[in-house]
Amino acid sequence: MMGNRFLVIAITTYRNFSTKTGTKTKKWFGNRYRKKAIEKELVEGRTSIKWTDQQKQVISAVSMGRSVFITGSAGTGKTALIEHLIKTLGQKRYEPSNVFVTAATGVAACAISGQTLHSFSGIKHMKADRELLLQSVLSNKQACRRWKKAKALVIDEISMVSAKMFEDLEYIARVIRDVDEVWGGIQLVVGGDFFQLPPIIRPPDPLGKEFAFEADCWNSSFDLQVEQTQIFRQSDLQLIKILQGIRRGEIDPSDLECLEEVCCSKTKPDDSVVQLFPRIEDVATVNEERMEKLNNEIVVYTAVDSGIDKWKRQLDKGIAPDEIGLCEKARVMLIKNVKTWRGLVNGATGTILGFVEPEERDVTDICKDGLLPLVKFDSGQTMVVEPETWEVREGDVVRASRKQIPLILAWSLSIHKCQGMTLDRLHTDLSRAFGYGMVYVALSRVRSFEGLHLSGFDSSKVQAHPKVLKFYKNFVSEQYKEIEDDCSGKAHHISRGNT
Ligand SMILES: Nc1ncnc2c1ncn2[C@@H]1O[C@H](COP(=O)(O)OP(=O)(O)OP(=O)(O)O)[C@@H](O)[C@H]1O
Repeated sequence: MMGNRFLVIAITTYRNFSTKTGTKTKKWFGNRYRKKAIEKELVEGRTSIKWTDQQKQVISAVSMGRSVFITGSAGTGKTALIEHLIKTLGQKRYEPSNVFVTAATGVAACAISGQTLHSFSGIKHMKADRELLLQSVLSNKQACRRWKKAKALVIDEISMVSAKMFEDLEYIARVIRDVDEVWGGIQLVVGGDFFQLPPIIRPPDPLGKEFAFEADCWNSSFDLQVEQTQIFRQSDLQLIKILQGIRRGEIDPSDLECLEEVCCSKTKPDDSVVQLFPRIEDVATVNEERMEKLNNEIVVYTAVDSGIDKWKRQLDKGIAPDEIGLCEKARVMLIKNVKTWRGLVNGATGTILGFVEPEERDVTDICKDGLLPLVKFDSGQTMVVEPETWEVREGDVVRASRKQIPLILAWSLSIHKCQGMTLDRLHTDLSRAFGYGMVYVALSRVRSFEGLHLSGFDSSKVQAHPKVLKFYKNFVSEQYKEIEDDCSGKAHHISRGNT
């Protein structure tokens, strides 16, 4: 009680002596900083996940050097599992410098402290034919060194990698490493859900191939292809059923009715709810309008980047902005796991109460006012948000890093940017939705019906790509076959080369 009153007084004090007067708030949050060491200990104890049998199956296969493809619906813990596998590979099986962590996009790569698949591979123009690509990689010493050094290659968000790229990289790996095995003998750990956002292919592939699973070498690349089936993000069975239908491009009339009744008919949500848009222009407009409407003093945070220029460029593709202006009452979202055990994770939203001058550290490198935002998160927690670091790694070597406040404006986000996130509440206007998987990615971010506000919903935009449907139809039957095989005492995996 006393503590809360103190906080209110402190915030009021801050408001009275805001940056407008140049007077800085004094050290009233210092004791929180001293607790850091104790808190760190707690994180390590409390963030460990109790893996399911399906997840354990993958962990054990990867520990034995098997190449795996991990798929499953949104929220089945694919990325959480991949993060654990990266540590396992680097600590138990190889040296960290032999494990290369990549993802199809900059945002996804930054989320797992990796690099884009393009930057790892040294490939610049995917349109070029295979021999030209090989020549360009051979002329890039650093890229050749990476290919030769790699013992394990992790690729997250594989749905956005094209068949051509997957095939070309497999070929390049074999030739550069001079090992006549699939991927030149590199152990692969690949994750993603092909029902989510697809690759962008321009111009169209002459053979009509799009998805990585259409690559000739797809099946021979993996010892084990596993579909994770336990969904952690949502617990409401009806919502899970609806999302499963949308994932497969079908929506049962009764589910559509339920969705319209529960999510479309709600009164317009207040400004605290994140708005997801298919198009980036709509995102920027909403965030700018809301900031202007507040008309509060803006505190600017400018990222401090270090490393080599060409690596630093990847930081711009990540989620942490190079510059961001924040103000009191702005809606913000955490873009990094900060205090997982307190629910302050990537995607947590809140409102800025004010700004404080930290007692024990100088933050004038990223903010000339030397202030940190005090955020009240929607979960009820209030916290001074401290700067965080994002790294671009090549194996275990940090090539570039960005120090920035781990917040972005969160009145609005693009659906592309939120792939991989979990959100408590969202409003999505899907009237301008396009392409396969977009409706599913938007709706599957949320944990519950209560948190979902929907407008512009058009059931004809609920579409799954026919090739993806076919892939999973066969995939599921393959898994069933595996289970049957298991009952007869055979190994539970798809052997390399099995098609
Ligand atoms: N075994 C587990 N027990 C409890 N929670 C888990 C488990 N595995 C993963 N989770 C949690 O499930 C949530 C969703 O995980 P994650 O974001 O990795 O899913 P995902 O399959 O990668 O989703 P998306 O496809 O949307 O990116 C996270 O909060 C994660 O910590």
